[in-house]
Amino acid sequence: MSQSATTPANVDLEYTTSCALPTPWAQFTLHAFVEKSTGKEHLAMVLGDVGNGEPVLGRVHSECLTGDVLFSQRCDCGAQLEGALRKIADEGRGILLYLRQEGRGIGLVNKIRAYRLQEAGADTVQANVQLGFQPDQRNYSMVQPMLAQFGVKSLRLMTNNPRKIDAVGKLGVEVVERVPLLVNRNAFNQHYLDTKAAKLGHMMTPLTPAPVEDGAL
Ligand SMILES: Nc1nc2c(ncn2[C@@H]2O[C@H](COP(=O)(O)OP(=O)(O)OP(=O)(O)O)[C@@H](O)[C@H]2O)c(=O)[nH]1
Ligand SMILES: [Zn+2]
Repeated sequence: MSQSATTPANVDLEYTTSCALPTPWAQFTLHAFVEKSTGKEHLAMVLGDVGNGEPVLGRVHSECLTGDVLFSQRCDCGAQLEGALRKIADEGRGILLYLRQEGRGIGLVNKIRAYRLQEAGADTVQANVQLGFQPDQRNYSMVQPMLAQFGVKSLRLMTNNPRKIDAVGKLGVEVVERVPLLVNRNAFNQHYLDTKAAKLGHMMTPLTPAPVEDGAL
């Protein structure tokens, strides 16, 4: 496995370099890729021997500057990012792809415009449409070549998004298991999460219902 050559499966994506990335949960290796046609810099955080042929615990995370960096409670992204890194650290092996698809592909400023429309009553899907975008403009074409760089062919994918599972599968990456990532439902994001479930198909129900405690009803 070469980590210095241009990734052959996608001529638009170039592998560049890597460094150690200590986090509160584990020391990952951070790898940088550049999408040549757009200049977007996509990242992979890798822990352990992910190229040994066994399915890999993985997260394909879409950039959310407001949630991942600025602690926004309007969405669940920051908590999902942390939750995924914790799970990978617990297993000692896994990969997180950090894709620069801010605002489901519409960009940061347009996402802020969409939030403003949501404050005026639109839901997350209606706001995108009012701005002239699709509800979800992401493409995942970089996922397979990024995984191929590390010899990853199959994933245990941490997601609640069935369209993401479908998109990754269509790229030729086998998703052998979906690992739910249900975190940080709160008063600010519950309408957003309910809209994702109702209109975008997100699976927001835990696979195993929590036991009802005696007297809870
Ligand atoms: N346009 C728009 N983008 C949003 C909004 N809220 C979050 N995002 C973006 O949505 C992306 C995350 O998408 P989600 O639907 O939360 O999650 P997902 O990645 O599809 O699915 P999971 O794997 O289950 O997390 C990030 O790029 C966020 O910036 C919003 O109201 N409008
Ligand atoms: Zn978010």
